[in-house]
Amino acid sequence: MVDSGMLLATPVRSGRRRRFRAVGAAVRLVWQAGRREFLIVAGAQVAMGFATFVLIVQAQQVLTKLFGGGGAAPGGIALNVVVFLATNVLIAVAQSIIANWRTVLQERTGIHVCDEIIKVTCLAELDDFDDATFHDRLQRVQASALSRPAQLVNGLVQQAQSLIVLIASWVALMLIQPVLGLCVLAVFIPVWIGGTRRGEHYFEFAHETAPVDRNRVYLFAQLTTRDAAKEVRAFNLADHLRNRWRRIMDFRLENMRTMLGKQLRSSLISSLGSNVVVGAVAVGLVVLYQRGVLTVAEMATVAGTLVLFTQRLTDSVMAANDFFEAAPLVEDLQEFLELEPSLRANRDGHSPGTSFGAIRVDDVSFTYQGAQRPALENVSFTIGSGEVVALVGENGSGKTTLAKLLAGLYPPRSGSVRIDDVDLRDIDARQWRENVAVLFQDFLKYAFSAEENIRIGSTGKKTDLDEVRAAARAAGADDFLSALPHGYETLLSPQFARGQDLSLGQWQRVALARAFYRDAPLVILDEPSASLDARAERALFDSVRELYAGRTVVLISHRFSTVRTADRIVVLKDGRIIENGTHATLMSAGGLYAELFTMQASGFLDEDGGLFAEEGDDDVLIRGSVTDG
Ligand SMILES: Nc1ncnc2c1ncn2[C@@H]1O[C@H](COP(=O)(O)OP(=O)(O)OP(=O)(O)O)[C@@H](O)[C@H]1O
Repeated sequence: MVDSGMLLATPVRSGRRRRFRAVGAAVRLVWQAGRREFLIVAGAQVAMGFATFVLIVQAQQVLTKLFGGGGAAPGGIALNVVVFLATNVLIAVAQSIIANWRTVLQERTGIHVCDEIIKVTCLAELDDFDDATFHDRLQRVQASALSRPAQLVNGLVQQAQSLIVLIASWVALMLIQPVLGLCVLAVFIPVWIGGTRRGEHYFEFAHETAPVDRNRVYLFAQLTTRDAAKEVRAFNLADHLRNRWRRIMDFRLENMRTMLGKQLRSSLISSLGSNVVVGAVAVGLVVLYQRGVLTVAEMATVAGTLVLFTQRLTDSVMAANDFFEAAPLVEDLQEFLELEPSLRANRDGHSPGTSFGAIRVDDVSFTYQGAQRPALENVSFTIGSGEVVALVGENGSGKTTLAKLLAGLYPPRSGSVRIDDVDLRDIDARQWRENVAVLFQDFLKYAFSAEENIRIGSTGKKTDLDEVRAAARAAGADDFLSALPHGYETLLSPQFARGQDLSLGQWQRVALARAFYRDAPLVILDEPSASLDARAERALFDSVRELYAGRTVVLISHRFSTVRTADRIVVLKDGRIIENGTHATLMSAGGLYAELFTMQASGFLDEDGGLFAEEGDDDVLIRGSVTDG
């Protein structure tokens, strides 16, 4: 059975008007993507339609001159033949132009679609990524963006081409024999209706299976990408995940079978209907000929045109199918782009200075979207410029959330974060972030060179390698980066040729170097030493003050030995501040901080309250109370 969550399908919105809107939106999309290419292709198509009309008229004239009685002199048909051949050449040229420029138009549409997605995604804040609507729309549009633009352009171009030729041949037919022209229209009805029904069935299928498809793509990635490979193997998850993937595929296959059955029925009805009409028109042709209404030449022309007409009709139907398969892209994209105005609204605001006197967190509460309980509740405290403030507390107490609010990544739901009395909501979020250097617990490991991995901390800064190395040195990364096969130019990813991976602790030092490299007055370090060895951790905290002299540092750490030197320690519990003071005052207060500190320190103490020491160790056995400030 497929998980019920996976089967939550977006309701299928059907209706003819909706499909017409999709055509209009698709034309607009392709037009925006490449006006020049669009005009060239459209021009070539119109030329082709006109040429088809000329071709039919010329054919009819030649046939009339040859078989219309009296016989034609060879010179009489020479001009027709020349025009006929020239028109054929024109058609061939137009077809080549369409084929060439269609490829460019497909490429341009793909770029345009991706660019629009990136544009909107870049405007989105972290809060938006937690929003199910945003996430859902983003996932859908991402899935379509890869393959659908080419199909969409193909469907539209092919459709336009077929329709133009259809109209041209129909006008020619009407000129030759209006009654037959009208009868031929009758072929159009069953073929078109049956054919477009096929496309609609696919459209519905694609919508119904879209959410399941996202899960399919997700599971496939877990089974095939390097990031997941380690855990999937360590937990022997491959079979479990593969079975889940198979169940989704079976579900999809089942739906596809149903859809194909519906398509088959539509096709049968359509071809049966069209054959009946074509047969009736053929009988009509013979009757008109016998009654002397049509000449042999006219009959031959009409028969030829009819063949061309039905061929193009079939092409048109196939193109409609292609289009309807790709049409969800247009809807997905439209829905996603509709989010842009609300995202853009988050961005306006004052420009902050390049320094500040104090940050005031005033009665701030924050609940994540969809969460049952607040991550922060009525939090108030002040950080003075140049202070080193540590945030401590147990897992889930709200430390990282508070750091994200300080960095302007989330706005508080109530209360305010004030920078020198200006509410952070009124400050341009992008510009405020220029003032902040953050090292997250789950920092990114860019598959770039070592140098770029550090430079990315401040892309606007134009400095020589020395400054990059200085940041690396401060983070204790210079030695191992210099020793890499290509030094700082070494690509830090084994997934690329000549790339190399680092250990987690080494990566953490690179990420630290990135934060050092950024000249920001506020530095937020969320568990910066989680993967550092004891010596590196010690060196980091011994040098924090020196490195960040004059800057404000917010430090989150579970290692109490590292936070005790902070100017102030803020203790969080269940989203609330329960203690706030220096190490000494908190220890003597005997609250949660003192309890956690003592608990951690006791791991290093022997029964007598002294630090464990190996026998023969030269170090002095340190004795004394761990609660000393
Ligand atoms: N994106 C999110 N959506 C919903 N809830 C979240 C999200 N991120 C965190 N939370 C919840 O908010 C609460 C606070 O999380 P936060 O990450 O701030 O804790 P923390 O103190 O940094 O924990 P840790 O020490 O484990 O890093 C937790 O209950 C967590 O489950």
